[in-house]
Amino acid sequence: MDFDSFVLAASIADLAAEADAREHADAVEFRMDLAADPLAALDDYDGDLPVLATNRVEWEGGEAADDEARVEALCDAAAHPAVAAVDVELAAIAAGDGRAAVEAAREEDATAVVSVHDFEETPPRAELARLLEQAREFGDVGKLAVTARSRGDVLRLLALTHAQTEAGHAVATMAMGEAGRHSRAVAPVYGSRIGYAPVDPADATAPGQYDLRTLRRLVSDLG
Ligand SMILES: O=C1C[C@@](O)(C(=O)O)C[C@@H](O)[C@@H]1O
Repeated sequence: MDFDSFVLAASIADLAAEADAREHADAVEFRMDLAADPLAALDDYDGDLPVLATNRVEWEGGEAADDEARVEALCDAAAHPAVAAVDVELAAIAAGDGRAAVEAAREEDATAVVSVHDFEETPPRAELARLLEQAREFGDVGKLAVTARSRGDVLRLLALTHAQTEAGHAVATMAMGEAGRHSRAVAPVYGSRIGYAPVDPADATAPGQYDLRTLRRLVSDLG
């Protein structure tokens, strides 16, 4: 899966939900950290949509313990034929252990999405740019999910998304929280390559997400 154009990923903890996502999604984000036995689930997967594998660590909003097994599982997932991309946190790469997952992705011709999350705020423009550039340095796609508290926060993120896209870089951005919700529909207009949405709103994996059907409609209407 290349991310040359926008990819709408249905965020799911149970790969069986792919059947419900297929109509509106381009891919599924398999939240391995929310699944009971993620590698067995991948072995059993017989869906059509390509899988973006995420094993989100607890200090970055997920439920996976920060141990070797987490990164190993991500490396194993990268080798799975259905897995077209893996998500690795920039902070895990900086800590050292995340590099193995990027390397595993490269070996398997999978895309490495390197991500940064800020659950508190939207940092100033220079800091946003620094984070996204670092993420791009290690990954094929640099991803930045911040928390917006105002429209100004969203504008800053959109302006950066636009600038990076104009410069030819592959980035994915979104502002979490209520104030950032519209960014999920609008950021793709400015070049963001990935959107995330739960099939059922009750299964949201981040604050402010639209459900899948709604986000597909909004992105299509705006695009
Ligand atoms: O990193 C991201 C983005 C996200 O946090 C969001 O804001 O939509 C949702 C997560 O499932 C995904 O791994």
